[in-house]
Amino acid sequence: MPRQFFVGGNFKMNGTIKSITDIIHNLNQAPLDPGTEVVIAPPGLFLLLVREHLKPEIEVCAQNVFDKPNGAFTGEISAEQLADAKIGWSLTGHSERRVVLGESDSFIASKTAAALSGGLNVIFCCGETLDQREANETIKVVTHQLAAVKEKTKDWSKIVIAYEPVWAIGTGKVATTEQAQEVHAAIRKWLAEEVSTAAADETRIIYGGSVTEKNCAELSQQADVDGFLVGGASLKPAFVDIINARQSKA
Ligand SMILES: O=C(CO)COP(=O)(O)O
Repeated sequence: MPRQFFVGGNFKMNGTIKSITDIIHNLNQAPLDPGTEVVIAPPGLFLLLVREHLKPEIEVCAQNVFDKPNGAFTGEISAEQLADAKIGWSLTGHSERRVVLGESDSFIASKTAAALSGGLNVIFCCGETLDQREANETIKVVTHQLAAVKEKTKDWSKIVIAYEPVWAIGTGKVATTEQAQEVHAAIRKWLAEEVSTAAADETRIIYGGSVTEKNCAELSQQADVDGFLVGGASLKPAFVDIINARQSKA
């Protein structure tokens, strides 16, 4: 079975009630490829607003989740609370949380496991810094990040893996199609060797880092690129063109 194309929009800490309402309106009106799964991750404050007004075919995703179900954890939100609010997804492992918030591989793995056992699907992000790429450590870094998740998670059927090279995020420097394909293929090989051949066949591996309506068609042609995780461009009307990129996938 071919893997369903997947496009996520990560708004990060951007947007107001007005601008997010405009995005919802645009997505509700636009003709979207029905063969593509679409997931939107607004700031936590707006999750319920988006879930209430966005058409139900588009899923809603938290940008963060804690690794405990409830309790005295000021400022945190659990998978159980998200699931109760009909938020079906969470991001984990985004490089901005790894770098700015200091989240470790093992904490991210705990959060991923807690999200899955709380009933969520997860977009797990991995990727190398520029220094690591220049030191030829890309595959080592990415598989190390994946291995931390494997220690705490057996079932990968509700995980989408987002390869997001840190040097390509918000910089306008998109990975070349060859660079993206090479790492995606390495991740698929890792899944085959470390998880199962079914996981390797079925897991969506999406690319994130300066994806726009201009570069998405070419990236989407790569055999192991199953979609995108889009930051800045997901806030713009042209996000619709990225959602529809699969229509040009041969
Ligand atoms: O971090 C990203 C998505 O999670 C990518 O961000 P940009 O598309 O703004 O580079």
